[in-house]
Amino acid sequence: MTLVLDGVTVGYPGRPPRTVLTDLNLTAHAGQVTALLGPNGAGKSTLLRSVAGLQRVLGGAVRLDGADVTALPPAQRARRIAVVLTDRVDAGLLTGGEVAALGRLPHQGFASRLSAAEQQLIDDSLERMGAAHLADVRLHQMSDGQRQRVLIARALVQQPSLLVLDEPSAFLDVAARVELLALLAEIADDAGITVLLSTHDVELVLRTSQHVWLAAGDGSVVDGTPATLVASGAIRRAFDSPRVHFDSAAGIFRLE
Ligand SMILES: Nc1ncnc2c1ncn2[C@@H]1O[C@H](COP(=O)(O)OP(=O)(O)OP(=O)(O)O)[C@@H](O)[C@H]1O
Repeated sequence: MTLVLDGVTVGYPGRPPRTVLTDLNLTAHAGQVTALLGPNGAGKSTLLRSVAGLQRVLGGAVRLDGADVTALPPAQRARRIAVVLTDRVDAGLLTGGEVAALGRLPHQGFASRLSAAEQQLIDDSLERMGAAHLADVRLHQMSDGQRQRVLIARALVQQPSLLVLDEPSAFLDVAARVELLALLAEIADDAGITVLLSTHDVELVLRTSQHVWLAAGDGSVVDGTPATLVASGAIRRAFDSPRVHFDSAAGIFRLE
């Protein structure tokens, strides 16, 4: 399903409200990964939480195939949108398999038993995330990276139309980061879902992603392909610091 932001302003209510990103008009397409980049504090997490319906937008509308996400009843929203946040999860005593199974909850309610097809989906999702061996391991006994794989498996078990991930590669080693981006692109393509993720892996995204939203650090978000954002100087303007410069020709950051 296509995700459309129509004049969206995000931030925090209060007196006065704290506006973080203003009047965003953006699209993320089904079957693709859209990578949200931006420096620290640019508003990536705020935007992802708002898109997922976890916090109210201050203005405008977030639409998933035309339906206003913020107006969806929570149960319907949970069936359509899966969210993987970096926050610590309080599910320490559950095993990897049990956590992944939680992805079926929006579809069935607590009382139902898992069907054979659902159990297969859970096993397949853990396998796909390289976490099959964690099915019987309790969450609190896992490393951060292992826990992250299980949480993404849970999101896949949910079979969402929109998958939102806040820094999914934060705890992963370098090979696993590259693999994760490729895997998410494959999943988006296979299942026709819209994947929106934030990451600080700028160079990796610029080499591998099709579509980028760039939170520029000034309250705006520009979108485009890596090539257009590099050519326009938007990447350099967003990330350059007095000592670090983005080398557009090489596609890497250099320390001066
Ligand atoms: N609960 C809150 N109330 C008020 N302001 C907040 C709240 N949470 C975050 N902010 C502010 O919103 C702005 C954007 O924060 P956000 O966490 O969305 O940025 P980010 O791009 O995800 O940053 P990072 O890359 O460091 O994770 C920051 O100025 C932050 O201080």
